Amino acid sequence: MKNPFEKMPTILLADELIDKAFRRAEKAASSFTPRGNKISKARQREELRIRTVSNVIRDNLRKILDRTPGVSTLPPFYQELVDTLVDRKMFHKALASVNWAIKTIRTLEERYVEKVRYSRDPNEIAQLRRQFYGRVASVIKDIADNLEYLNKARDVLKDLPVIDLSLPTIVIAGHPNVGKSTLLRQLTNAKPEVASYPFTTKGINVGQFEEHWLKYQVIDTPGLLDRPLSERNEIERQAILALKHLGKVIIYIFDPSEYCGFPLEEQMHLFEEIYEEFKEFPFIVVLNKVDVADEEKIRKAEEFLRAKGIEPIRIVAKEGLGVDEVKKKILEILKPELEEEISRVS
Ligand SMILES: Nc1nc2c(ncn2[C@@H]2O[C@H](COP(=O)(O)OP(=O)(O)OP(=O)(O)O)[C@@H](O)[C@H]2O)c(=O)[nH]1
Repeated sequence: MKNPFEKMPTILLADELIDKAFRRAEKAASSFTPRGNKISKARQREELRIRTVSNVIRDNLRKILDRTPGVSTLPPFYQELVDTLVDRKMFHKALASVNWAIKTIRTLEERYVEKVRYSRDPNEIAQLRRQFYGRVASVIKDIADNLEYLNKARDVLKDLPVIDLSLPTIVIAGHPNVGKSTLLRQLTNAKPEVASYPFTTKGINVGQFEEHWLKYQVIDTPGLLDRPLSERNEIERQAILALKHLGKVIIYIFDPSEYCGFPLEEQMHLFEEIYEEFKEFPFIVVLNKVDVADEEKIRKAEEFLRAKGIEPIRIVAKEGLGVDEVKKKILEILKPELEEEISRVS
């Protein structure tokens, strides 16, 4: 899926929009040669100005509405992320105000064109057109705050991650440096791509795997699932929760060698938090760097996990050892779902 806000146009602020429309109208009027008597010429020229101002503004505003998806029509993953970035109520209110401005300007256009057509006085005709300009400017000023809100919202929404929502997704968690990106590379066959993600400076790494009918993607979320949830603010937590709509399986990585810089105790603590937070998910737990870890630490981690009914897999991600077993586990978990998918398609 593409970023749903990819096509959202740049949003002109109130003054920019008014300037643009008035400049276009002057340009149109200066290259137009009216025919007939003095009054008829004045009518034609001012009608052209009125129509041009109205068209330019309405086209600009219409484009915003046409190219901005309704948040509630988006997949839940994107809805959750949008809510971390913008206030949905404000966003809808801003879009509604744009719709109001389009309609109001259209009504003013019709009313003033009619007045111009009926007037017999060139001075009054020019006066009517100036009045129209004034009223249009005040409509746009009325929605100035909303345009500014949409302008800012667009800047953040266009950075939403581009993620294929049709593939089953495996989310990798664990402290920094435990080997998350190393394992991600082993589990996927293309070079991982970096997608932007709200509240992470590094973005997230997404890698895909495809072999026969087994297809999945793995995402690593630096800065998201690698420190205690209790240290998060509300919005960061929401960005994490969005992952719930995306993920099917969690791979949790321990580094019993502690070379990552986090003592095993701390890793167990983080695991407990994430295990609790994502308790409805199947977990695959791996003990990485067993090539350099003390047997005693490895055992300690294993006992801790077995007490929870989890059988961890020992791996050396750097060498690819144990990775096949991880893939087998992934297959076991995803198989029923993939079979269902295949029977649906065929
Ligand atoms: N000895 C050993 N080192 C490993 C193994 N797997 C990864 N490493 C090393 O551990 C370090 C961290 O690995 P990364 O894959 O970058 O870890 P990460 O969890 O993705 O790190 P962040 O994305 O920064 O959180 C690197 O220097 C790896 O080479 C392993 O199985 N054995």
